[in-house]
Amino acid sequence: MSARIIDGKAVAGRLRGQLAERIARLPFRPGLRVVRVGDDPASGVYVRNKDRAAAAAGFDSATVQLPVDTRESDLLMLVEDLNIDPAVDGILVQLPLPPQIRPDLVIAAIDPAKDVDGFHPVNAGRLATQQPGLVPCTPKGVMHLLREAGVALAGARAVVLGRSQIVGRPMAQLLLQADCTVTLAHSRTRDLAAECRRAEILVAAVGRPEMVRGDWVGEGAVVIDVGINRLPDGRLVGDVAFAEAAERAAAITPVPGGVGPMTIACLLENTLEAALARRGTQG
Ligand SMILES: Nc1nc2c(c(=O)[nH]1)N[C@@H](CN(C=O)c1ccc(C(=O)N[C@@H](CCC(=O)O)C(=O)O)cc1)CN2
Repeated sequence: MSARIIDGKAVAGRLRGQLAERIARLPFRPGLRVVRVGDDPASGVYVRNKDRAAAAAGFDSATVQLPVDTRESDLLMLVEDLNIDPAVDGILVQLPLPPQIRPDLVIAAIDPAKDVDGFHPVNAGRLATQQPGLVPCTPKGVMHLLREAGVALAGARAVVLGRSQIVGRPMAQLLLQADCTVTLAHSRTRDLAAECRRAEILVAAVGRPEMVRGDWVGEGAVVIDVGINRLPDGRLVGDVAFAEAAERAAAITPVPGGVGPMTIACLLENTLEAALARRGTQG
C-alpha cells in the first residue's frame, strides 16, 4: 500500500482563512500575546510563524521577548499584567522555559479564560470531564485533520504513543470523546511495536526521531505524526519513519507540513473562541 498524504498545511490554510473571515465581521480584533523567554532557535521559528499567521488573519498579536536569565517572579508578574489587560484575549508562554522557571507555576498563573494553550489545570479538568473549555492546540489540530480526512472515528482502535500533559493525555481524551477505543502507550508499555500495530489510528507524540518503524504500523492504518525533530544534518523529521510507514498505512501526515501548521491554526481558533467567550458573544 502507498499511503494518501494528509496535507496539514492545506487544512491549516483553510482554517486560517475561515478565521480571517469571521474576524473581519467583528467590531474588535482579538488580542494574542506570546511570551518567549530566551533564544531557543527552534522556538524562534515557531514564534515568527505564529506572529505572521496571527497578523494575516486579523488578530492584534504581539510577542513579548524576555532574556534567558529572566526570574520566575518577573515572568509571573508579566502574566498577571496580561491577565488584567482588557486588550488581551489569549496568553501563550512558549515552551520550553529556561531551568530557573517552573512551567507548572507559570501555566497555573494564567487566567484560564485566556489560556489559549489549554494547559491550565482548570482547562485540563474541563476536558477530562467533558465540559466546554480551551483545548490544547496540537491535539485539537489532530482531530481537525482526522475529520477533514474523513476518518471514521466511532469504534476505531486508536493508539496514542506518548503520555505528555500537552499532547498525549489530551489527545487520548479527545479521541475518547469521539468514541474511539483508546490505548495510551508509553515508554513502560510492554511490546510497544505490537501495541502500535493493532492501531487503526496511530498518533505518535514521543519526540524521538523516526522511532516508529514501518513494521510498527498495521496495514491500512491512519498514521498521525506529531513529532517535529531537527536532526544534526538540519533535516526535520517526525517520530515516524515516513517512507517505511507510508508503505503500510492508508493515510499519513508528513513532517513538515502535517500537524505543525495545525497547531498554529488552532492557537488562532482558540484565541478567537476566548475573545468571543470573554465578551459573551457567538461572533
Ligand atoms: N506554549 C507552547 N509551547 C510549545 C507548544 C505549544 O503547543 N504551546 N508546542 C511546541 C512547538 N510548537 C508550538 O509552539 C510548534 C512547533 C512547530 C510548528 C510548525 O508549524 N512546524 C512546521 C515546520 C517549521 C520549521 O520549518 O521548523 C511544520 O511542522 O510544518 C508549529 C508549532 C513546543 N512548544
